[in-house]
Amino acid sequence: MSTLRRLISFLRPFSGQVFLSILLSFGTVASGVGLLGTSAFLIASAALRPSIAELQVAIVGVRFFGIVRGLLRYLERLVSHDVNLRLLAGLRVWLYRAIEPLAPAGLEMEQGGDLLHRMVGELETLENFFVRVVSPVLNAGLVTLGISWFCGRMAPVLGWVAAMGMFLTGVLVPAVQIRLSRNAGRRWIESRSQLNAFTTQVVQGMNDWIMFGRVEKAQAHFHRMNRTLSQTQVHMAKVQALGGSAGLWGSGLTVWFLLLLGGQLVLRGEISGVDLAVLSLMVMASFEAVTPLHQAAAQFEATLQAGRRIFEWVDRPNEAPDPKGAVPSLSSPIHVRFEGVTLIYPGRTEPALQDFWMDLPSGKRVALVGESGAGKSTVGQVLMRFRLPYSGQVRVNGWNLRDLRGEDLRTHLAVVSQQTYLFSGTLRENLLLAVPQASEEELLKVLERVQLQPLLRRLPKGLDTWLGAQGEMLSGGERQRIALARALLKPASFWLLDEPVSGLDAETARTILRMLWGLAGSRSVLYITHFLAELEEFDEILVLQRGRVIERGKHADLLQAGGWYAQAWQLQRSLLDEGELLR
Ligand SMILES: Nc1ncnc2c1ncn2[C@@H]1O[C@H](COP(=O)(O)OP(=O)(O)OP(=O)(O)O)[C@@H](O)[C@H]1O
Repeated sequence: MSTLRRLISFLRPFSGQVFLSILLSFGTVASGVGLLGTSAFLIASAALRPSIAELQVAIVGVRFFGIVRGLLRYLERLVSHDVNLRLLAGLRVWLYRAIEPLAPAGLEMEQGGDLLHRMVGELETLENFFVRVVSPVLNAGLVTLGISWFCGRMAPVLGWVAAMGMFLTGVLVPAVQIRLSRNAGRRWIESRSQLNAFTTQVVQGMNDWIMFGRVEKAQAHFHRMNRTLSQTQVHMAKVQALGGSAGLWGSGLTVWFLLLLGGQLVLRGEISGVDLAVLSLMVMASFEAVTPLHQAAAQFEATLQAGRRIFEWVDRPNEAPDPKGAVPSLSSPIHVRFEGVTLIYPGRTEPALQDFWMDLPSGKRVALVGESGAGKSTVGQVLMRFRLPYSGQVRVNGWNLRDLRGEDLRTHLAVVSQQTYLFSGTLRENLLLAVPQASEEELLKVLERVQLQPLLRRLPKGLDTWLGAQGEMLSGGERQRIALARALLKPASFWLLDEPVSGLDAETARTILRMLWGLAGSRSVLYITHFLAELEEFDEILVLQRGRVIERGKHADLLQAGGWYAQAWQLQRSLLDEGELLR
């Protein structure tokens, strides 16, 4: 129920329009009822051959209800769809705002396709929440009360028949329907989500699927998933069709009972035959408000499922929540100090970092090296404030990291990571991501600094050339250089470089690193790497092993100490061209 309550709370900002829309829905059905009622009166009375004057009011009534009904229906659609679109827009903004602070730590367990699907698919399911669920239910309630009261005024027993008929058709039939489609609704949402996630994965990793000859397996899996989805849809459609026909039976039986009991009242002279004709047709018309409830029932379960999945996702604890209230403002350049930091990832028992100390005043260059899984990138995660220390603290310009807002801190950082993400856009758009207001001149200058002029000359439309999905029309080295260009464009005093040359051949890697150190100027640098080259000029090198610093010092000191660094350096040296590449 709390899911339903939360969903309904999204309608609160539009309560005026919601009220108006329900009033218009009620008015539309009421005029339909009026139209059939006056028509019935006209036909039944005409059979008794009255004077034309006696029928005048009914004739005007028929015209009036006929015109008003169309008008009200139009207005009702206008208002209810307006509410729906506003609701959808509000939900989208709300969802984005809710998940953005969770990124990246809170979202890494999500499959990419699932994440995208929830953003799009579940919200689309919720889109119909007002028009198909809330509005019909409230309208049916109002119409049932109205028509039962009207019939009850003529003869209480007829009021009860109308009320019972509409209640059973409007509540019992949908309740059975919800029961029958409960599992199917859940299965439908789940299998749709799995299918979407799988499709995204296959499309993204198409090259690998083809390379490993797995395309047929993927197709077979895709067909299986599709079949499950279709089966659930067929089941839901059957239940819905059953609901539709039960609704028709409900309306037919109610009118039949009404005629049966009303006929006796006519025979006893308690009501006239004309009254009975009018009431029967009015009740029949009132079912217009009740029969759509079987669709509402079908939608209801899917809506609840979609709502549940979205809420369960956004309700995850935020691992690095921003502080509430006033936050200290950071001035550039920044001075970062890790003081005895320990970090344990959720679900892990072993700490990824243990009692980690590092001082990075403005202009200092520190390299973090160590074998895979040693905890190097974790230091970067903490520095970007994506995760907070379990114990110990990080100070930035003397402020505790916990008291700073992540976004404020990150404006001082330029980050180049091993996975450079290029958007499916032009070279210009990809560069402007760093500084949207950068001028053409600045863009050309930065491309020159990262030695990308040959690429620029080659591109048919220069800066406005489309780079393909995720920059697939570029080589790895070119992509890394674009990432460096972005970092250079950003007026940040601190560079966080996490394996910026991974995946490149040693020669290109060295060229890029030399270029980087030449361009770094007075910036502070935290360089995370496996590649033990071009580290001679670093102020400090920290060697991490299982989250602990086991060696620290300058390149020459560490070589002399003959520990892990010296051995790893020697090994890499012998592996790479007998010392040619690692001087
Ligand atoms: N999101 C996560 N959840 C749980 N454990 C994690 C997570 N990220 C990293 N770890 C674990 O924390 C430890 C340190 O990982 P980290 O990525 O910092 O190592 P690394 O030195 O950067 O490794 P590499 O050089 O391979 O990138 C590893 O044991 C890793 O399995």
